[in-house]
Order: sequence, then structure tokens, then C-alpha cells
Amino acid sequence: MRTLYINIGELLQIRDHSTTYLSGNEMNILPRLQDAFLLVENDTIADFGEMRYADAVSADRIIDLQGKFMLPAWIDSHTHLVYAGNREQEFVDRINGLTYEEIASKGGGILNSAKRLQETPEDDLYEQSKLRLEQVMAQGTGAIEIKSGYGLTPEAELKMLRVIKRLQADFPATIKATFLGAHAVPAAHKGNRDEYMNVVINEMLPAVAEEKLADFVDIFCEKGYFSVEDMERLLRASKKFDLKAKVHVNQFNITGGVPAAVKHNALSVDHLEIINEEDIAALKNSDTMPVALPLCSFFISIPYTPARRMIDAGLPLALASDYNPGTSPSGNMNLVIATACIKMNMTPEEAINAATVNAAYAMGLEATHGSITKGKKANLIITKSIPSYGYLPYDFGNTNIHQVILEGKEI
Ligand SMILES: N=CN[C@@H](CCC(=O)O)C(=O)O
Ligand SMILES: [Zn+2]
Repeated sequence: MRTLYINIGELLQIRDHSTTYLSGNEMNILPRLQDAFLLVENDTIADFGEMRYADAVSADRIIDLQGKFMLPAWIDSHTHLVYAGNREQEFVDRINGLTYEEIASKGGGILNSAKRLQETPEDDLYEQSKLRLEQVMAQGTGAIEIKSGYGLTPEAELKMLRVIKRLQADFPATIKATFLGAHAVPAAHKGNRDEYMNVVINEMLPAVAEEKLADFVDIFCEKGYFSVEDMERLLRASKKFDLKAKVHVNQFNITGGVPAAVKHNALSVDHLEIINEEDIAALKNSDTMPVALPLCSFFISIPYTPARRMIDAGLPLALASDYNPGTSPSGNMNLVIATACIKMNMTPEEAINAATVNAAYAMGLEATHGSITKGKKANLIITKSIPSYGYLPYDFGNTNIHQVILEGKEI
């Protein structure tokens, strides 16, 4: 099936295969074509170009966009979309003055979600998660990373990862799974982190690898959670199973986790609300992608990742939603890019690059996703009629999407 989209007002993010990720000043350039056509063959972008060449293209059906814009679907490289129930009571507790850390130290936070998840049957967990996935796909997300980490027992972690596997099989969004057994020390191992790390490394990790349930490994490297030494131990063990790392680091404190993650060739370091010059130096000339999560900063009122400082220092940056019940109960990537522009002083070009090209790299998908490139996956957004692409983050809180196309099909 060949579908030809004609009269595209602007075709955004056109690249060739040589672009893996964008750093520093490169992030401020968004290559685009005005008055364009694009040809989708089955699930793949087959061709695109100026409208005046469209007549020569044969197709089974032709769709006239009447000036609407087209761009690659968003890529959300950091989520915890599989979870049970919500945490609106903690939201109210924070309004009444408690901090995220205070709530966690009283047994709330991640442990609260873990208790709910352990009690939830797999089918119920799948149904709850499926609704969230359908919602973010309708909001333009075409590829998404989903973590475990609310199980915290071997059985419950595997249950989460099996739900992710079912979502992979049932939906056209590209899904990557990350094993985050080291998300918090569960009550059963309270005060004995080493004992729990042994369970994560010696029991969970081999079982996850055996069932091929994860593409990546993660750990919450933070005071009160896991240390840099725990992270190094886990990353060394994961290499044996060929699992690259994407780590939670520097959310509340600088722990030395960034240079350690870079040393272990982590694919990404995520959060970075707090960052120092040593971290920036470590990331410079590394292959590790820094990932900012502005909705987490917004929702729990913590600093925003200093995007300007990082990009101006020549670093790349990706943006993701962190969709989870505690710190970001939204997976809306349109809101992510708006918040990045409004609160982190990223330009619309930088934000769009961070949520497409750089985000694809942060999921290991740079060869197939994240740009309008011949041969890449036809995961596309058709916007409503908008005056310019800058209108997307400007019109914050609204979703200017007319149609989402995943694997070449309108969803
Ligand atoms: N900080 C660690 N993990 C999640 C939050 C988990 C939760 O509060 O449930 C995050 O990325 O923000
Ligand atoms: Zn997270």
C-alpha cells in the first residue's frame, strides 16, 4: 500500500541517515521543507520532496493535507507507564506542605505504588496500562520506553515486564522495556540495601535476561535509594547480559553518578535537575545522552534541568515525560516540549529536536525513528492548521494534532 500525502504546509525534521544525535548549536536547527509531499509505503517513509514533484509519484491513495504540517511522531525515552492505581493523596499531601522525600520516608512514594502493583493481577495491570498507552499515542507518541520498578520482588518485576511485552505485541507504537528492579529498597529488605541488591543482581537480572524481557537496565541513583557503588555493580553485571544502561541520576542531589554512568558507557543519564561542571565535563565527548524530564520538575516543584547551560556547553539533550503516578502523571509530549520552552528556555527547534532525533538516540532507535528520512518508520504526526511550528509549544496545554500515523497506519 502506497499512501501519498500532498500539500503539506511544512514537513519538519527532514534528515539523512548520518544524523545520530544533535549537540550544542546543532540543536537550534530544524531542517524543513515547505509545500511538500510525503510517500508512505506500508510502514515506511518511501519518499518526500517538493510538491511540484508529486505528480510523478504513483500511489494507491492520495491524502490532501491542505497546508497542515507533518513531523515525526514524538519519542518518549523515559516512562513508568505500567503502574497500578494513582497517588492523588500524595499530591494533596504535597500541597499541604510535605516534600516528595518526606512522603517517601513515611513509606509513600515508590513503595506505595509497589504495594498496589503487587496486589494487582497481571490482566488488570495490562488494562490500566493499555489505556495510558492509547492516550499518549493519540497525543502523538510513536515510540516509548517503559520501565519496571514498581514490583520490587522477582515475581512482581517480571509481571510488569510481561505486561510491557504484551503492550509491545498489541500496539503499533515502538516500545522498549527497561528493568528497574533497583528503584527503591522494598520494606522486606529495609535497612539492608546490599541484601536487596543481591536479589536484583543474582535473581531478578538473570530471570529478566532469560525471558528476554528487557532492552535496558536502570537504577535510581540517589541519596536514600541507591549509591554510585550499587549502580556500578549493577552496570557491570548487566553488561554480561548485553543490557545497556539508562539511569536515574541527580534528581535531588549530585552523587557522582553521572561520571560513573558515563564511565560504564550508559546510553542515557536521566533527570539531572541538579548538575555540576564535573558532570558536564564527563558528558562532553561521551556517547551518553542527557535526558531532561520537565513535567517532573513542574509537578513536584523541583528545579528544572539547566538545559541552557548544558546546550550552551555543547552537550546534546533529549526530553521525555517520565510518565508515572508520583512525579509526572502525564505522558503528554506536547506539554513536555511546551514546558521545556517556557521553563527551560529551550527554543522550539531545540525542544522538537530533543523530543525526536535525540530521544530516538536515547532509546537506541536512531537508525529507524526520530526524523523524516527515507527508509525510516512511518511514525508521523499531522498537525491541525497551525501558523508555524513555534505555535506547538506556544499553545501550551493544547494538543494541535489532527492525525497520528504509526507504522504507516492512521490510528
Ligand atoms: N525518581 C524516581 N522515579 C520516578 C518517580 C517514581 C515515583 O515517585 O513513583 C521518577 O523518575 O521521577
Ligand atoms: Zn523516572
